[in-house]
Amino acid sequence: SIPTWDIDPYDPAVLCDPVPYYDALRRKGPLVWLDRYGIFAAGRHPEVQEIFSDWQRFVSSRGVGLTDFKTETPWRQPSIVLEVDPPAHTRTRAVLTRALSPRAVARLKESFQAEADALVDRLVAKGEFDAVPDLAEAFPLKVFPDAVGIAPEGREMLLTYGAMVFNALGPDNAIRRAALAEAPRVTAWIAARCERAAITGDGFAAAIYAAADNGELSEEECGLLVRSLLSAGVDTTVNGLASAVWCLANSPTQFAALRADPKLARPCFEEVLRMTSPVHSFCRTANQDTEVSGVPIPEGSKILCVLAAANLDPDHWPDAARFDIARRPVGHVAFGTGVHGCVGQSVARQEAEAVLSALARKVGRIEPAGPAVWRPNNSVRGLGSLPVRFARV
Ligand code: HEM
Ligand SMILES: CC(C)Cc1ccc(C(=O)O)cc1
Repeated sequence: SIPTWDIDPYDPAVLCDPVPYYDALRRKGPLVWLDRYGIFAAGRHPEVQEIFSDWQRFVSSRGVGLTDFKTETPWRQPSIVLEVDPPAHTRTRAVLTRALSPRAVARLKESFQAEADALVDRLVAKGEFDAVPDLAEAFPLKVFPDAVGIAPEGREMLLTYGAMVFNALGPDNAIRRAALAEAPRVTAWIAARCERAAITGDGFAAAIYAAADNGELSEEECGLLVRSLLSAGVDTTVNGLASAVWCLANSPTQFAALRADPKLARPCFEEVLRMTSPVHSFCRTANQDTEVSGVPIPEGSKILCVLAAANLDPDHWPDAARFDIARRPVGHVAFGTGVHGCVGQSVARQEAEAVLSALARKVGRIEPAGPAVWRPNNSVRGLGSLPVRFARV
């Protein structure tokens, strides 16, 4: 029989301290029936890998949250890349892959590094501060709108919209309702930013709109792809950077290893992603009766894929609970995997490399200066506050 569990993974207490839930979920079986929501949950690496790799049996077009688009109305116009399956997905994904290519992102390396160095210099001078607003939010909000090509005014709205998008993937709970209460105001602001007339410079948005000029996509489709960048491209990196400082503040020996070799900035970020999974979980929907690891899955079932649990699976990673920047965590699923694997991962890595290498070169020690406070969100794992002290080299 299928293991059944009455846990509420969306309970704020579980969202803020999820590791015991992850460990219990993996122990209970490859797939566990969560009867509170009437969904399956997968917490082990092999099943998460299998489900994300098989887009034919496990579709995104019925929504990647708990809402089944086949029977319920989405809160916003579905994404034309995240919430579609091949072949529709193939067309829109090709435009984003081109716009966000490693080569397009490499052009931003110098400007990202200059911004990170200047920001870290200011924070070292300050000495003590909250790394969430002053570093993790400040850096992406400074560099990402410019990289996309949208005006800098009102950029904190991007944080509100990102939290809304990620909370909307959860169940109809208090967090989701509070987030969606602001939907009319925020979605109007975002839509205005995505208009071609509002695009500045020759960044990612201009590269997307070029697809309207060559007839690949309609102008409206291009606007929706810019919306995708604003939806996924801020809250994720903000939480990734905050978690990086949290990991390094809690592991002085790992920070010392990074200082000894600042080129470890990139592998360090991969290990931060494996340990903390900024996007902790979201869904697929079975579009036929099927089975995974011997567990029958009826057509229409929602499967919550808990990336964060898979990334801590001790059967896949030796000493999985240890933060080890020399680990080289190839195969982590923090960026997903398969046809929908994160198309913005080069941007995320470039931002993180800039910040972590600046810390490695300019900060002697990172010390906690108060309690870390986690901010509950239905799909992302993020800190609300992280008081730290940066000691000079
Ligand atoms: C640490 C930072 C990030 C993390 C952890 C992350 C995580 C993810 C994950 C897990 C997926 C897969 C979703 C699925 O399979 O349903 C994804 C897809 C996506 N990400 Fe990221 N992401 C990050 C940064 C970014 C950035 C900076 C951008 C934009 C520049 C971005 C844009 C996207 C888009 C558009 C998709 C949908 C791709 C598709 O469906 O084909 N992400 N991301
Ligand atoms: C982890 C994913 C759910 C992040 C994400 C959110 C939104 C979009 C979009 O296309 O709006 C794409 C990716």
